[in-house]
Formats: sequence, structure tokens, C-alpha cells
Amino acid sequence: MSPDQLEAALRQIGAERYHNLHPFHRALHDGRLDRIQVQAWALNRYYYQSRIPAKDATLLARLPTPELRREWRLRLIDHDGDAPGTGGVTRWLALTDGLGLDRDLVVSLDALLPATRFAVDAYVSFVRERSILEAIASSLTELFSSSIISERVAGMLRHYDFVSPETLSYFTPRLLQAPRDSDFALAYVREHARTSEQQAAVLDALRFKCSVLWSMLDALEHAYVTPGHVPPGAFRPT
Ligand SMILES: O=C(O)c1cc(C(=O)O)c2c(n1)C(=O)C(=O)c1cc(C(=O)O)[nH]c1-2
Repeated sequence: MSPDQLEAALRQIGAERYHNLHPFHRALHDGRLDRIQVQAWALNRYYYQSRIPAKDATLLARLPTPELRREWRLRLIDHDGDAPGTGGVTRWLALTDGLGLDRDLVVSLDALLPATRFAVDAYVSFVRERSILEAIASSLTELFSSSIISERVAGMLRHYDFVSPETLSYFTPRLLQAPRDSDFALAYVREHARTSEQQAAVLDALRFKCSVLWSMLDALEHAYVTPGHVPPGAFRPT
């Protein structure tokens, strides 16, 4: 495949498998969830946010050149900040606070769905264990995240009276950060995935990552939309 054909194949995977298509997201954005269900989404998604810097640090440690490390360390700064009280993980906690969740409960990770933990841990392991090319390719879901974020913010503000622009402020910088990150990752993959084996591995890495995101939403749907399926120990409506 030429680089253009590879990019088209990657975009096709997003068009077919990205989590914007999941029924739980459709319900979240269309205002069909109640406050408890939105809380469950934010509490579980906190685990994803909190492990993203660990995922990026493990890749950073393996990158071979100062140029690559300089680029990748921006992601750590985006999420961890460069001073107390800054960065994406802190801003996600502003979201869970705004939704009325107890911060100690969120940070404790005690109330996560089991499948959230398995899915997120699988992503961190994938990035630690696979080739640098596959690890970088697995971040390419961010090619598709700007449009879902815009849709989510607009939908949630329109439909939920318990959500304010301040509560959703996590997402504003992502609209600039995600395209910057995915442009870099896409250019890297276009340049370095040359053999058919490498190209197949890159496509599989993106499919894998779509499955990580999809299975997190499957678990939320099963536990909080289908009545009575909250696993033992997981967050429960009070
Ligand atoms: O709100 C979303 O739908 C969404 C999706 C994704 C993604 O597609 O992986 C990320 C984010 N948000 C996000 O906020 C974020 O920091 C992020 C980092 C990564 C990554 O794989 O390194 N994906 C995403």
C-alpha cells in the first residue's frame, strides 16, 4: 500500500469501529441518560484518563531519539500538567466534581467496573509490549476524537441541566491537543509502516484500540442501562 492508501485504510477503520458509534455514546450525547448513568461514565472514564500518562511514559522511555521524545513528552505535560492543579487528569476531576461524585471515591478506583480496568490495562500493556510502530499507531483513535468531543459537549450542554461549560472544560484543550498528536502519529506511521507486515500490524493496532474504547462502553451499557447488572463492588446509584 502507498502511504495514502494506508491512511485511507486507517480512516476506514475509524469510520466503522470508533466509539462514536456505540449506543451508550449515542444515548449520552442525545440526552437519554440520567445523572447516575452520566456519573458512571465519568467515574469509569477517569481510569482511562489517569492511565494515559503511564501509557505515554512507558512509550517515551523506549523512543530512540531526542526529537521523538520531545514530541511525545508533550502528551505527559498535557495530562499531568507542569504544576499542581494543572493538566488533563486534574481537569477530569473537575468534571467528576461537577457531576456530584465524591472525589475520594473516584480517585480510589474502588468503584470501577471490572471491564474498565481490564480494557485500560490492556491498552497500557499493548503500548509497553508491542513495537514502537504499533504503540504509536494505537494512539490513532485520536484522529477521530475531535468530532466526537464537539458533538459530546454540544449535546450534553443542550440536554442535561446538571452539566455546565465549566464542568466540561476538560474537553476544550483536547480540541487542539488531539489534532496535534494525531497529525504527528499519522505522519510517523505513514513514514515507517513500509512492508505489508508492518502495515497489517498498524491496522491491527488501531482495531485493537477501537476495541478497548468499545468494550469500556459495552461494560457501562450492561451495568447501568440494562437494569440490575451492576457488578459486585462497582459504583451504585445512591
Ligand atoms: O473523549 C473521547 O472520546 C476521547 C477519545 C480518545 C481516543 O480516541 O483515544 C482520547 C480522549 N478522548 C482523550 O481525552 C485523551 O486524552 C486521549 C489520549 C489518547 C491516547 O490514545 O493516547 N486517546 C484519547
